[in-house]
Amino acid sequence: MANETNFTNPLLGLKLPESIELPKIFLSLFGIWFTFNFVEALFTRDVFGSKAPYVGPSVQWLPGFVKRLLFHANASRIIYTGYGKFKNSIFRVMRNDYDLVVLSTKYLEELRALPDTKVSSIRAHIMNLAGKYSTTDILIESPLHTQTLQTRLTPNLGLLVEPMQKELLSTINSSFSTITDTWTPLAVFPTILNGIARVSASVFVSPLAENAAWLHGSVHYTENLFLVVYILKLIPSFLWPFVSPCIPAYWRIHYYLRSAKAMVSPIVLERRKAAAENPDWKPPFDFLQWMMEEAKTPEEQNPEKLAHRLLLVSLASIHTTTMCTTHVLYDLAQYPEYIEPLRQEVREAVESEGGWNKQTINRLKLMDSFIRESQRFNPPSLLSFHRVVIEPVTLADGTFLPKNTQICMPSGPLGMDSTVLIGDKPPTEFDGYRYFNERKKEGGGHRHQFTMTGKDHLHFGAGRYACPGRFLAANEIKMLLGTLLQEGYEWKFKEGTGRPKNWNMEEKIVPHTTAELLFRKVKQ
Ligand code: HEM
Repeated sequence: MANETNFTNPLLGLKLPESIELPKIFLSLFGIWFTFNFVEALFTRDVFGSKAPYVGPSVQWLPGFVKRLLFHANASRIIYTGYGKFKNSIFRVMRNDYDLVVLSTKYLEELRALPDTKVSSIRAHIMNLAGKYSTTDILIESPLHTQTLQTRLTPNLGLLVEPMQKELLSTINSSFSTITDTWTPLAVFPTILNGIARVSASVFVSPLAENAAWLHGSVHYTENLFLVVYILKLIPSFLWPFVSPCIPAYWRIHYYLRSAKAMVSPIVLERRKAAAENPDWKPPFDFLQWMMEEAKTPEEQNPEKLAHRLLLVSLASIHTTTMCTTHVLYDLAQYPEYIEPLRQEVREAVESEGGWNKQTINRLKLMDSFIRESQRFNPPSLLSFHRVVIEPVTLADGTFLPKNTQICMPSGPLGMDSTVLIGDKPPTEFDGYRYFNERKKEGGGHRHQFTMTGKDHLHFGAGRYACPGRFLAANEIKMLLGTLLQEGYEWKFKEGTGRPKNWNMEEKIVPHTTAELLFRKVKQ
């Protein structure tokens, strides 16, 4: 029987039972530390995988889960440090859910050429979005929506400009209805989010463009989904089946999915009926119709699955485009000297084209340059081109990538590297004319456009699976900003404040979502 006499801890003045001796405490702590590392090694991904040098907190004995949590808070510093040391080779960081192997862009061409059976973009999306726990596992079934974006939506963007601009003007008129000629506060992110959600719905599923339930669901499905993914990434994946049903947002995702199916399925069935019964029926000009026409297998043609894909396209598009536009508005408030030249550019383009069309947008070269510069300073993520290695790969220089490794490229640091960045000004200097000036040079025509991907510009990924919606995003951002300028809006920070701070979540960068700026409308 344990000795029941007590002694007093001289440091804390606490009475501890004599039976708890220091060696036992150390043994217990070691036990906890060992168990965490062991469980983590069993259940977290690629702990044993790649031989790439690890970059992160250098304290060797720290348990992996602590290193992962520290990445959560210090991702930017860790990624920039890794880039500084290994920008021409390869390094590994320990994110909460998976280890990521960050590769130099010198491997880009080689990796782009590999077939999907070797490295997969879809697998990376599913891995990063917690797959079936966030309803994103449908991505594995087929690339229907991606192909439809590439082959039907993008070629038709020119014809969409006019209706999109009308929709934008009407949403701006209602969202900015409180703005007069005196400075009035307005929260930027939610206002832009509402506008982009409406214009996106008019392109994706025209009958629901002004349906409040659809608009609410298309925005809140995404927000709840990312909340679930965020929470799950904090815990080992073997706990996901048990923990996910305890998260209220998990049930909200399912609710929005069910309600999207209930709204979209009747539209699909009605359209099929109309097409079958009326030879003169004119198919609506929207993304849903194009997906219906491109769907080949019964699974792809299933109305509920089409609804699910519409939500996933909304997920890929609405917040990404809103974040980029919000950054642009914040940057214009920080560098107001660009407002008048941009307004001038918009006026000239609209005037010479007699309104908004594809050519009007093509003329907005300074705006294109400003948006790209804003994205360089505020990228959606510091890492891009995520791929999962399906079969072991040995690259030409002998670098070995084991099966199941998640690879990616340092898109953020590349934009701040003076040996990569073009232009006359140093990387740390914001220059809205940077790409505008480069495009004027010999051979610079299209190379430095916002939507052009390349070794120096990976914010839309690269290769076959580069963002298929980037051309739509660019048009939406330019039309929204252009319409604001055309209508005579001005904006600035509130007295005594500066650019609202970005939020860093692991490698992701999000603009401040609640900050208010002051707006006014000047007479034109
Ligand atoms: C500024 C806004 C946007 C940004 C920054 C952005 C960024 C990205 C990035 C980095 C990828 C991964 C590419 C890769 O791994 O190579 C991606 C994929 C994707 N994006 Fe975008 N995106 C934006 C807007 C949009 C829009 C408007 C749509 C839809 C109309 C869209 C649809 C998609 C889809 C479907 C994929 C997955 C492609 C696949 O792997 O099958 N995105 N996006």
